[in-house]
Amino acid sequence: MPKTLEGQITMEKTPSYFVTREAPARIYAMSRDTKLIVVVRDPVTRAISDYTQTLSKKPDIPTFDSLTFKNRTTGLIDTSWSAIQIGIYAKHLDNWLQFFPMSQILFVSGERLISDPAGELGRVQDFLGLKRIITDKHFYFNQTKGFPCLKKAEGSSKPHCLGKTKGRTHPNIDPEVVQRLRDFYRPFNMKFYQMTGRKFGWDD
Ligand SMILES: Nc1ncnc2c1ncn2[C@@H]1O[C@H](COP(=O)(O)OS(=O)(=O)O)[C@@H](OP(=O)(O)O)[C@H]1O
Repeated sequence: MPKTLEGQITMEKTPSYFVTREAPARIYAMSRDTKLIVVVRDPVTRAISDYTQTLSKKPDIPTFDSLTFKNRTTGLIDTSWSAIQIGIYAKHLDNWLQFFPMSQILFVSGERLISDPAGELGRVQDFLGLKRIITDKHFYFNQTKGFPCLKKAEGSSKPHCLGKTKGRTHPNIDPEVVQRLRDFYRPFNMKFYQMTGRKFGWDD
């Protein structure tokens, strides 16, 4: 980590930290005051998004359905598949709570980040003790991209959307498989809502 001067915040982003067993102890040993921000979305959509990303790199992988189930007839889910495993947020959070209090962890709703980016970023700025500099004035909804984009990118006067690897079209998944996954995640989601004190609305 670079040295942080007075008035600066050093930030680092790695998607796999949240689900890496050793990460909390190692970050705690580096700085126990670290603030942690995690973006979470509906674990079923997350699994499909994860699969879509892998498929874009390796078009020959098996179907989503065949990777989801250990046994399709009994409906037994393969929880060792990383796309499924990562969405068991309550379990991963338990691991972090062995080292950090909830007050040092902010969960950002991936769904709200799309429907209300300024609102969600308002929470991030408050959590970091920053003035609310980023507001709804900074965003516009880009119809072509289908997502909010920045009116002006940093250091530029041009609008900026995230790249082609963000916001890919997902393949259609058998609704029965989706339902089975919803049932699988529901108890973990409930536990997660309880732990974070926020209802993310994935099971409504
Ligand atoms: N503004 C905006 N523009 C485009 N995409 C947006 C935006 N806000 C959130 N998202 C969602 O971000 C998802 C990709 O982020 P990831 O967390 O998968 O990225 S990372 O590769 O792990 O860094 C990506 O998931 P997919 O839709 O499955 O591609 C988007 O739904």
